[in-house]
Amino acid sequence: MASTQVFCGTFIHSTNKDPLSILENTIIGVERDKIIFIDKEDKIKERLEEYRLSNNTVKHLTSDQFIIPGFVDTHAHAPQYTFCGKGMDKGLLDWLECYTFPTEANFKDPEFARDVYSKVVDRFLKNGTTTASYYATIHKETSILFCKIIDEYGQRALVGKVNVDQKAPEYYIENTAESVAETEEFVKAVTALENPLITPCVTPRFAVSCSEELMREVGQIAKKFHLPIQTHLSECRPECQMVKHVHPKGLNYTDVYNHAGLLTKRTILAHSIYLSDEEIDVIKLKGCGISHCPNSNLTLKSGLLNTRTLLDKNIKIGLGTDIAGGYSPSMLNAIRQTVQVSNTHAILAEKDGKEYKPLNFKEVFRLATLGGSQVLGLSDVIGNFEVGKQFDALIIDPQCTNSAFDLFDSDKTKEDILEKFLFMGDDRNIKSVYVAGRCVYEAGKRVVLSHRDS
Ligand SMILES: O=c1[nH]c(=O)c2nc[nH]c2[nH]1
Ligand SMILES: [Zn+2]
Repeated sequence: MASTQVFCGTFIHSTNKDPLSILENTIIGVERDKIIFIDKEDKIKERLEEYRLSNNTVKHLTSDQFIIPGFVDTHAHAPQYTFCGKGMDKGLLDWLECYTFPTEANFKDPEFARDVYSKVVDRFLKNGTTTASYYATIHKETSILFCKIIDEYGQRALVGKVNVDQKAPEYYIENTAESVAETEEFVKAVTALENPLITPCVTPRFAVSCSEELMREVGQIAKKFHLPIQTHLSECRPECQMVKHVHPKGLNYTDVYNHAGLLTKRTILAHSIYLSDEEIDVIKLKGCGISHCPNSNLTLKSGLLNTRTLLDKNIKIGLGTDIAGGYSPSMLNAIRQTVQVSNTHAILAEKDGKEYKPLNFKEVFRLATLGGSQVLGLSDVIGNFEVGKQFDALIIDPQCTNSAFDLFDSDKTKEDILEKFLFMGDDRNIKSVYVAGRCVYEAGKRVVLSHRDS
């Protein structure tokens, strides 16, 4: 990879102020992994001279193409990819027993794990997910293998070895002390890979399948190594009932995690649908982020997250595919379903004679990029285009061969075209995928990287 690259054309991204900022006739300079300048195209000569760059370093987009930040999937179960698109006939607790635990148990086998994990990372990158927060399984060795595969493909990721020490079948349960010890060993092994793109993430599965002791102990590991934590919270009503039964001392579901020391600025709470105002206040106070997984919430018939209420309270929100509770690995699908769930809230509110402002596509685009980076504690590093941030980006080609959608004369603005891409586009329209300045996918094909050549 050339150490400095310049991209010239249209860039579309979100900022905290503006969900959709369109920079036309713009140049962005990238040195190694980082953005070093953003300027108007008419300043290209001066910028090339300033950095002693030749015209060959400039990649000119066509007039239809544009660059957006890479998508951030804040919640995905990599091993469940094997049954993604199947087994959608049950609610969460039966679904775990019937499909999920038996499948995840197979990841004891490294050959099986290598095959599935390679396919997951390949599929996610092809779909423009430059950063994902993954759950692996309870198996330490294949969870480490998963990180090595992510390293080979060049994706940015948080990865958790899952903790489960109760309320799970005999064949998929851990001894508490072993689960804790293996979590620390996993953290050390991932750290030893010395890949700054891969962060180990403490991952107690959910309050049902973790004892208080286990949650407290892994919370201490997160504290000791300054790590993010991910878990599930308040996903469906039967699960909330079960948590009351399993952890009767907790004031509520959120309190169970708070009591165990699991709520930090770097905690990612998936789902979080059935929260009381008090619970939302605690989440806000602790600075945790919420991963909204609309496909999974509808597929497992869990519920409808009220994103507007949470955004109004300034809670950090990102989107998750939650494969395989969700059936699509594409963040475009997560964007669409977020809009539809928000519209559903508006329909239900109208029926009750209330006003509700559903999220528009610009706000949801922000959740899929900048919002996700905030939830994962990476907003200083990725999420949009700012000098000093790393260049995680997608070149979108609306007119590619066999495009998933058509453009007409009435599609006049870049905003029109982005909207069409978000609702109708697919991986065919994602021409190139960059992670930390490296092109890892080109025209739907993996770019095989010489080991961390940046
Ligand atoms: O959607 C979900 N998928 C899971 O694998 C899981 N485990 C606990 N709770 C969960 N929810
Ligand atoms: Zn999940």
